[in-house]
Amino acid sequence: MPYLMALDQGTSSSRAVIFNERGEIVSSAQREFTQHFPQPGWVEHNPQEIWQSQLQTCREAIARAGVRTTDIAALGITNQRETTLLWDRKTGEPVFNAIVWQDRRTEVLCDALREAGLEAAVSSKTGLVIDPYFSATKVRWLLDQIPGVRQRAERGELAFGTVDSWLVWKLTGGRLHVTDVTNASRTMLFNIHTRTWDDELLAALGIPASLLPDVFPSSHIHGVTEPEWFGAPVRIAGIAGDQQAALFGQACFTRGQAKNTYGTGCFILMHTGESAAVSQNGLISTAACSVGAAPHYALEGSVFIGGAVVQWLRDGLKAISSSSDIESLAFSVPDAGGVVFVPSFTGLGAPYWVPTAQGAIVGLSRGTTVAHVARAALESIAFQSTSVLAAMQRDAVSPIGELRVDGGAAANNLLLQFQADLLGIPVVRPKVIESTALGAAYLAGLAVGLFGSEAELDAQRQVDRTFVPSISRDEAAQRMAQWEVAVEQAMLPARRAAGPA
Ligand SMILES: Nc1ncnc2c1ncn2[C@@H]1O[C@H](COP(=O)(O)OP(=O)(O)O)[C@@H](O)[C@H]1O
Ligand SMILES: O=P(O)(O)OC[C@H](O)CO
Repeated sequence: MPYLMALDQGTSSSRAVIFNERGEIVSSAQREFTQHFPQPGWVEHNPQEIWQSQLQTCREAIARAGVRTTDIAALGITNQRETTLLWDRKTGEPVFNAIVWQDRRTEVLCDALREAGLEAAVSSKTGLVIDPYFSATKVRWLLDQIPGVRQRAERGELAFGTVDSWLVWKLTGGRLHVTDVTNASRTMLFNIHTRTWDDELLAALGIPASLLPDVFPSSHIHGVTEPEWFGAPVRIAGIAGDQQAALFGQACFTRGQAKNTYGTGCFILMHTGESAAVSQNGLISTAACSVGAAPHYALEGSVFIGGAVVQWLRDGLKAISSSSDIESLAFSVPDAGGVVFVPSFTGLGAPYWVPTAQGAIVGLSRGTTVAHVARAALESIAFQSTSVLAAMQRDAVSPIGELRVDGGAAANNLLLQFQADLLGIPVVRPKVIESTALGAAYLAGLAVGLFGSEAELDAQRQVDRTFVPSISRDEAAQRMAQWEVAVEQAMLPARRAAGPA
């Protein structure tokens, strides 16, 4: 029986999952790795630790599955996006740690790009906003700050890559320097319409084109792994950024289909079909995975604090001992007792974009208990996601019929019921909650002919539970209005600091 292996290289851990041809999980393995915070706002990973942790989890998953490497038809890679690496083409040695997507060290560079009037070009070509989140200014920082790097880059000695490129480079013993359209679309150097690196942006950022990997579709046979890693060569046949892979794994293949991944943050993506939508409401446009020749696109909104608010209750307030305990605590009260929690610990992301917003808990009374705060914390995840989806609806690309969900916090029934109540549409949790890994496996399986079409994958999809709205639209609107009032309060300190408008 043929199997597929997904390499899911995330921000806090590397995972490997073996799937059978029905898309069922046969085995998995996971390893956390070190987060480096050398200065406030800086986040780095050691590239060798990324590689080693990923390699070990693959070997563990293969051993646990009890399959032969030769039975693995192909592997697919999915990864934390935007995280930036530069390495030497001859020695394979990274010139510096990987600069992680969360890293804010390039804010000043971003200000300079805005002042240089690049916003319109960035938006129209890349679908993005100028922000340290994306790779381009991280590359520029490495060229400027690490001695000798610019000269080596100009001599063509160095390679740039997001984590997918780095893993392929390592897996193939330095034979391949490639990426896929979804990862390229997060660099702020890639034109998502022509699907080519953009000379104007490269020149504006002073980044030599010789650094860049070749860009391929997400479902594509790139080559094979070195036999030494898994005992026999395995075809590398899929690459996608993790949020686009989750969209694909949730079988969101057409316009209007949307998913939300409830992890540390929440990433909401809606398929927009074969043309990129321009958001008027604080969302970004990005390449989605496509299998045929036509490009596919998605609108995306990121919520910075999702499941992390549950971690805060656990580690900061010590109100619960494990994340899953929040459900029974929140269920112990009939509602949040008027408490609204805005967990903007690191500012507010889409669709508000207020980097200096602070967290706020409003509506406290003498009768408030920790259970009310826990319930309000869970509700905050759904409120934030609803704001993003409402912005997507305002962009009017297509009505959203249902929301497909995955990620660690999607285990929480109370959260998902409240999400359905607020949105007024069904919220659907699949049986295989590992949508990201499944998406990478699907991409690889399609490339090697294990699957014939997206329709075949859609037919494999199995639902664990559908949450249907149980409150009136008026009540939902009232709850959202309370939320927006609380958001205003969370933004007050930022507004005061900014002074009179
Ligand atoms: N039952 C639960 N209810 C609510 N949140 C949960 C639950 N289980 C896990 N979480 C939260 O989900 C997050 C982990 O999800 P995961 O998808 O593994 O995240 P990531 O990929 O970002 O590391 C954590 O923030 C954790 O607090
Ligand atoms: O590694 P994750 O799951 O936190 O995902 C990170 C995103 O890809 C960042 O854009």
